[in-house]
Amino acid sequence: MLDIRNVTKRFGGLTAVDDVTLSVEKGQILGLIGPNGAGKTTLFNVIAGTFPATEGEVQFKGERIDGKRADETCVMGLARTFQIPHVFTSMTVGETIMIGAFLRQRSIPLVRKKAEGVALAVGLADRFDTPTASLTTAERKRLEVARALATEPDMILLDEVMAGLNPTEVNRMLELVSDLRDGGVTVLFVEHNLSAVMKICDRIAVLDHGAKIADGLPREVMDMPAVVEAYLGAPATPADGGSADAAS
Ligand SMILES: Nc1ncnc2c1ncn2[C@@H]1O[C@H](COP(=O)(O)OP(=O)(O)OP(=O)(O)O)[C@@H](O)[C@H]1O
Repeated sequence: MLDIRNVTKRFGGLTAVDDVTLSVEKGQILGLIGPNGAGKTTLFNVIAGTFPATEGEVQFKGERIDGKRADETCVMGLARTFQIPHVFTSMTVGETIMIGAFLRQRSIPLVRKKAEGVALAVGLADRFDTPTASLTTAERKRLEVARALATEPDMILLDEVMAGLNPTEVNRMLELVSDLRDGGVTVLFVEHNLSAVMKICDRIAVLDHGAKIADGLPREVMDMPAVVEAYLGAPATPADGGSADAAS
């Protein structure tokens, strides 16, 4: 579904993404994780068309999308959410979802019907006529997913949809993401919340200093020494003045 081939992104002298190759298969949930500054958001933005890669290419459904605008890739079936929800506070939940639905449909009654269905799917049906300004953080995150879903994507890119949610809200969001996959939507999800990632991802890819250091099944990846080291730092050695023996 999505093929990232040897993508490098430099900002001046800084290599934010370093020769990353990664594929997401149809129907999978792939979690993209890594410590702060690892390059996750930069790679996400290259895929989503926010800015071009310096080198390499990105293909979606067999067609090159690097260099295409976000609205063009959205028409092709690749939707995204934003880390900080982009909501127009003067609009209602229903109107915001309808913006997404207008991508495929011009008839207002049909667009409204579509938006109502999506609101129901994300648990916002009872907030349909509520101004977005009065939503909670968790509701705004679900609204972000709803607006993307209303574009009828084959694949959705989720940017830290768990950030700022409490454990109950995280569980609701996890159910929603699983439902997306069960509904046939492929998911790439950039996330800081590792336990959430472990629960629902079919595969995990790990970035560190811009490079991909691991890619595989969640349990396998989290046990890899390179991944443990990227998150926790290298184990202390006697030469550091510490001890390599955890028991001492
Ligand atoms: N527009 C930019 N201009 C210059 N440097 C940038 C820009 N965007 C990101 N960077 C740098 O690229 C590196 C990777 O940043 P990025 O935000 O992609 O990492 P991240 O893994 O998403 O981090 P976090 O988890 O903290 O959000 C960092 O060193 C960052 O400072």
